[in-house]
Amino acid sequence: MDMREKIASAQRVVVKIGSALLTNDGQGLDVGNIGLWVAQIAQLRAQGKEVVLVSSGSIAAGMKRLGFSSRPTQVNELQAAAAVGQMELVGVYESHFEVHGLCTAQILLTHEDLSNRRRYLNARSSLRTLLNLGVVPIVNENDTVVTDEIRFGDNDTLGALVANLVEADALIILTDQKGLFDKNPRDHKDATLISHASASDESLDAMASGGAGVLGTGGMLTKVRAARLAARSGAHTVIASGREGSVILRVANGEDLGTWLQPEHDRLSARKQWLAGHLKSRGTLILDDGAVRALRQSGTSLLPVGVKDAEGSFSRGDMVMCVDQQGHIVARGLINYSIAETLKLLGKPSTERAAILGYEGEPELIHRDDLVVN
Ligand SMILES: Nc1ncnc2c1ncn2[C@@H]1O[C@H](COP(=O)(O)OP(=O)(O)O)[C@@H](O)[C@H]1O
Ligand SMILES: N[C@@H](CCC(=O)OP(=O)(O)O)C(=O)O
Repeated sequence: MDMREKIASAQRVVVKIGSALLTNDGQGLDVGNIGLWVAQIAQLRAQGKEVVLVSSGSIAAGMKRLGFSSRPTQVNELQAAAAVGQMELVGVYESHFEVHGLCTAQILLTHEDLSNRRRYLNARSSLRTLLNLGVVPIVNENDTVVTDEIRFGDNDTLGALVANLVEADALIILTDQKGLFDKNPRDHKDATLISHASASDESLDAMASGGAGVLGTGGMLTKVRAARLAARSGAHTVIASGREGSVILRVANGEDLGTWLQPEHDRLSARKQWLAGHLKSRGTLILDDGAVRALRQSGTSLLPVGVKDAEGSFSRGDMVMCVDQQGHIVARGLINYSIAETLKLLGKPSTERAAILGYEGEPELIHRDDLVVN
């Protein structure tokens, strides 16, 4: 399969839109362009693709509304601008998506939400649920509460981490240049566009430098590094100009636009590597024959009803082994419940989990996206 075709076959896409596109040099949000991007995302939804939007612009919008003529340097003023601007940003997106009959959801994340395993799983579960409900999640850094120590620092990085979180097939980074050039095109008229490269190609870093935007924090270097981060979970990245006509649709449908940075492994093998190589098993589930068949033949999630026993000492999010009744390894995966909760759920239908646990957790013990079947 041609690599661009791999992007066209992407079922789950993260689109990141930077400040350089969303604002008219600090004159507030460019609402017209937002409507164009929203219409394209709505068409991707209509094609059956799931889309998570990572959007900058809150600080820029807040600066305009608060009358700041330049980007504040005081953290508290930056946070105030972000808080005020985020209201306008999500309001503009919500009203434009509503025209297409789509709901949006605001997701504000800090670095801790993704570095703490339990919070990571909660964020992932929320995003999965929203996507399953046909909602378009709109993600930004929670600038109002972060400090320099715990910032993502830029939304390119956040976009890549969200691509890891939702196991996206592709990350599309829209900026104010046609893509990555071999040197900054603002400073070099002879700069040449890089059509495609491996995300792991370290020579790209020397080509990229910081952003020109007064308001943005990313620059091209963070976009190259974000592609490398996204590739960790097998996502392809395309850096393209948000001003190119129908750019989101054209890139998502495999057209040769912008700079395409390819992962070394596709999503499934990246997950196998990560699950198999990076996590120590904390317990064992003994599956009945029906569950073994379901995992092996249908690639389903593992439900409590198919598990006969559980051993070990594990918490939500830990890696556990799944074995058949003869002790042969069938699969390994990240479990949604602790050993204590799992023992309560064993053999029970998922519909009884709220009554058993006292809260409505995930219906599956291990989601299929977190399973690697041997
Ligand atoms: N090699 C390069 N190729 C393209 N753009 C580059 C390169 N090096 C630096 N840049 C600069 O990076 C800018 C895009 O980064 P940034 O301003 O942070 O955009 P965004 O707000 O979309 O994140 C471009 O406008 C350009 O000036
Ligand atoms: N959370 C900030 C993100 C700033 C940022 O990363 O900007 P950019 O590098 O232009 O994507 C905002 O909304 O302004």
